[in-house]
Amino acid sequence: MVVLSVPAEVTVILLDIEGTTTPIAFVKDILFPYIEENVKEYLQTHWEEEECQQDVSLLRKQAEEDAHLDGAVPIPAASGNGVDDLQQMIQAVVDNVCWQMSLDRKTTALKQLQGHMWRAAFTAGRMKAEFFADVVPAVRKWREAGMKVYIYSSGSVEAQKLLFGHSTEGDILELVDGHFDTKIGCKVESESYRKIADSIGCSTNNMLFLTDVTREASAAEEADVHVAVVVRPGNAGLTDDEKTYYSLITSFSELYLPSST
Ligand SMILES: CSCCC(=O)C(=O)COP(=O)(O)O
Ligand SMILES: [Mg+2]
Repeated sequence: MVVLSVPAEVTVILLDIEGTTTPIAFVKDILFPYIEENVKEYLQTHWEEEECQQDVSLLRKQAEEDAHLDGAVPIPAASGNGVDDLQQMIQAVVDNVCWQMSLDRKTTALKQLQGHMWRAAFTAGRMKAEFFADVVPAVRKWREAGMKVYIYSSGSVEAQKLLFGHSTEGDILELVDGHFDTKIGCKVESESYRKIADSIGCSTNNMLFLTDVTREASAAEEADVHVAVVVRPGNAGLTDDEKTYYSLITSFSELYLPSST
């Protein structure tokens, strides 16, 4: 088995979710279709609720910023003029969400609504999150060795907690010391990793970030974070240069902590 030694200065392991702890297929074949199939009904049912109105406001703000993009779908401001107006507004939000999802965009606005929509499915037990088999045993071992384990995903913190709280491995939320999402910044910007280190109270070189996306690995590395690229079934392929440049692991069990037995 390949073994990757974790540098002695690392005290925090920061984990991506999709393609790292969890199969991309679970996200693309289960989580995302749930949104596309249910968003219209969800908006119709929850429209009057404060949380739903906040989600729509954030999506509208995002739509304004996106106006210059090819194929962008605007969301009109509410005029409060009757049922037809409301139905048109809901349809615009649905179209905007589906457009953003067709591009796999990671906007905070989209991720916030998705998290709220998944809540009902997870808490009712209709959905359980999948984790690769090596994830839970490895995380337990790291924590026993004194490591802190944090999550940094484009999925909202609320969605992350749903996944860890309702998984095929049971409720594994207690295995995580904290969560970060795009509210701290984009995963492809190095400043986000500096902010995460600040928030945890460590230096960036005390962190090891595991991700499947080399643009994220590159941004983290620019901030002096240690990185390893995770190669999982179904992940996007890497170029020969990327394979040579990055430390690669195919399972969390390949990480060797000098402090552990
Ligand atoms: C709580 S993660 C749900 C999946 C998701 O929406 C997503 O964008 C995953 O992105 P990641 O940064 O974990 O690759
Ligand atoms: Mg990922």
